[in-house]
Order: sequence, then C-alpha cells, then structure tokens
Amino acid sequence: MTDSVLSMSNVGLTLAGNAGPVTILRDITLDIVRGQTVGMVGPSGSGKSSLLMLMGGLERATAGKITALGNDLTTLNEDALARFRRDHMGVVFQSFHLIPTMTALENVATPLELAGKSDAFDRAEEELRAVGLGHRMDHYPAQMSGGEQQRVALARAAAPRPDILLADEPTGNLDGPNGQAIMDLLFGLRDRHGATLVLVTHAPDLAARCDRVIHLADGRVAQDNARVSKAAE
Ligand SMILES: Nc1ncnc2c1ncn2[C@@H]1O[C@H](COP(=O)(O)OP(=O)(O)OP(=O)(O)O)[C@@H](O)[C@H]1O
Repeated sequence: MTDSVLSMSNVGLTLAGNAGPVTILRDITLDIVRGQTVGMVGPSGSGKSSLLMLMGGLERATAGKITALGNDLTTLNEDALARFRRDHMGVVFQSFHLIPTMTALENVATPLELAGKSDAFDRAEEELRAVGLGHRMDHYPAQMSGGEQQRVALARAAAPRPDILLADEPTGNLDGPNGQAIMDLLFGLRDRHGATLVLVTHAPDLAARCDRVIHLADGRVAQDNARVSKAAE
C-alpha cells in the first residue's frame, strides 16, 4: 500500500494572458508521501507559487490529474474543495491574508471555531505563544510588523493540525531567531503530528532541513532529489 498524500500526474497550468495563453506549469508528475517535508526551490517566475496553489486546490490545473488524500482535486466542485481544505490543509500565502478587522487571537481562533473546536481561543493562544507572539494577541494586523503578521498567518494555518501544510516563503520576512522559531514550528508539526509539509523557499537553511528538494525551472521539474535518494536505496 502506498502512503501517498499528494500525487500529480502530467499536470499543467495555462492561463489567459493579455497577449494570448501563457503556460506557467507543464508536465509536472510527482508523488509526496505522508510525513515528507518538501522544499520547492527555483528562480523567480519558475512556477513555485503556482504549483503550491494547485496543490492546495486554490487554482485549477488545466491539464493532468491531482489527487490529495484520495480526493481528485481536478474534479471536486468548489464546495467540496473548500471542505477538503478546511479539514485537511493549512495554507500560508506570501501576503498572509489576515483579516484586518480581527485581532491576532481572533484570526487564529476563527478557523478553529469554524471547525467546531470548543477550545478554539485557548488553542489559538497556545499557538501564538509558540510563535513568540504571546504579547501581540490583541493587536490588529495593521499594528504588527510584516514578520509578526507572517507568524500569525503560520499560527493560524498550524492550529487545526492539518494533514498537509503548504507555505509560500514561510521564513521570508523573518530574521535569524524568528526564522528559526518558524522552522521549529513547521517541523514540529511533522514530528509531533505527522503532517506533510510543502514549503516554497529561497532560504538555503530551510531547504536543507527538508527531506526532499524539488527544483523548478521554467514551469517544469528540473531536479527532484527524491528520485536520487530512491535510486541510492
Ligand atoms: N494569473 C496569472 N496570469 C498570467 N501569468 C501569471 C499569473 N500568475 C502567475 N503568472 C506567471 O507565472 C509565472 C510563475 O509565477 P509564480 O508566482 O508561480 O513563480 P514563483 O516561482 O513562485 O516566483 P517568485 O519566486 O518570484 O515568487 C510567472 O512568470 C508569472 O508572471
């Protein structure tokens, strides 16, 4: 039995641009297993964020098939996709997507409440403390630095203990100690809860901690070191 969590087969993404269709991703085939930590690296514009959006069911592939925990993301309707994301996925975007009218605590607690957790606020507090924001619980996003907002976004994604956590540049705006705290939080999700992590990153120290590094170039997988380690077994 395979322990595949996320599987992509000949996946492509072509979007309509001003000057005609633009192919952003082509012929992506990969299989990510439970508990794996995957770093996605590559030059700016190589398609990393777009691939993450497809993995999270936030963008529809225009070719191929994507299966996540046995669900075919290419055929689920919008409601089913939203439920799947709520129950199984945490996503951290580059631009955080925090709700501006809610405090840090409310931002983290809201998805827990929506998932029916009676201890949503207690858990949200714990999660914010874990990312070093115990003193910022009642602050609104506009009252926090970029790095602090990023940590709130991570706490929010991690709090429901997702099976799969997708993060775009999770340590991008953070200096040494804060970046380290985020890495510890991410890898703790894997170590303590068996989560599968897919992280887009330019940070060599973050990529180095991943079990597997996928290099994208020009919308294709240029190198995938999982294949190397499999061949070496
Ligand atoms: N909605 C869109 N319409 C047309 N082109 C797009 C769209 N979204 C992304 N692109 C293009 O797709 C390519 C890949 O973008 P993507 O953001 O996935 O790259 P990336 O590797 O994550 O880059 P970075 O490291 O700079 O964040 C880029 O050339 C981008 O301009």
